[in-house]
Amino acid sequence: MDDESNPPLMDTYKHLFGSNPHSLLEAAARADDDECDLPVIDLAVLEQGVDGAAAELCRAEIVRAASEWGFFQVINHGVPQALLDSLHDEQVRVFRRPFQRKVGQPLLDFSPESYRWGSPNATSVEQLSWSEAYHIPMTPPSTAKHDDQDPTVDEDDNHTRYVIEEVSTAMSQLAQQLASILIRGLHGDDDEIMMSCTRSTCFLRLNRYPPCRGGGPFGLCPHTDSDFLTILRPQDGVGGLQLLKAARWLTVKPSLGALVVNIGDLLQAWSNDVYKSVEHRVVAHAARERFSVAFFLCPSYDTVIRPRRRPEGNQIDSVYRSFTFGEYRSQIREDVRLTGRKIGLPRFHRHAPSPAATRELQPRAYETS
Ligand SMILES: O=C(O)CCC(=O)C(=O)O
Ligand SMILES: [Fe+2]
Repeated sequence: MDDESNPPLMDTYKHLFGSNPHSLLEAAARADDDECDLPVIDLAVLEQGVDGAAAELCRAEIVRAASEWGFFQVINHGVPQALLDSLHDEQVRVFRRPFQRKVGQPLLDFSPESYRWGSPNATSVEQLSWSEAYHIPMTPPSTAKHDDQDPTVDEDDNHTRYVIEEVSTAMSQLAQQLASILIRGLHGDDDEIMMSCTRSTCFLRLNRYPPCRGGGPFGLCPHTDSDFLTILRPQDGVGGLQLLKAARWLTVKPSLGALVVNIGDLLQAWSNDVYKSVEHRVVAHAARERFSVAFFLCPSYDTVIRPRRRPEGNQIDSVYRSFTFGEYRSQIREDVRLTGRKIGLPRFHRHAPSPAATRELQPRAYETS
């Protein structure tokens, strides 16, 4: 990657690096010793559409992994490997463009804000994400430009758009299928929630983590995802994704061809903490750049997240109060504005004091998604 392409991360955030810029990475590198093997779930039996004991077992495994880990890997997931490889090629190509072009000229017909780099609100190196990303809304296919006759649309762009659409569609189907299994797994009704997640409410994020010579910041700060669930394609072979389990950061061992699934805040709220939205982060690599793709299953802003009632015992009270997704997002924005951090679900505990009285609530993670 030549320098013209890289965002000016060091020049912009030099002031955040104190006298010991390497301390963070050293701490993160220690977590490298604790690699974890995430559960790997083979979805072939579901893909075949055969319902029986094997499919039942597979669904139970998904429910168990979401409860015990909040993170798991899936193989035979139905997203074609060739398509994922094509997206990787497209991703490399668009991130190779000069930085000035990435800032000044939107990718395809997405809004200029879809390109992001660094962490504009960071006041310390711990809040800095050493990365750049495209946040890509899933547009209805009818509004996308495919016009072969339009001279402003070049062939490369059409191919990029085609690949993004195909991957989004395939990942969206997978995300819906998994969310539906998880909701039904707790005897919930998946109709309302599934109907609220449409093409225009979900999005895809293309991440690039430049190497950070000498180490220092995170590629992506610790955070939880604010959606129902996320499908992640981490770059095989580079690694760097870590998750928090029992107060320890564990490095996810990259597994060839697998997709990583993680539970977001909304499923944790709906399930009253049965499913875990786990904090995760990416450690910047000292020598190698890394790419990843994340698909976020999000509902429309007016969707009400109504935590399911717990059937066990006499306890019918839910952990969280009902809230709309719009309310959730605006509370996060407000907390980030006031404290620099996302507080997230603790704000929505049924008995949580009002936001004005909870300034002391421990920030849980940075807002990234
Ligand atoms: O790049 C990764 O492996 C993680 C990305 C992630 O957590 C996110 O985009 O929310
Ligand atoms: Fe994430």
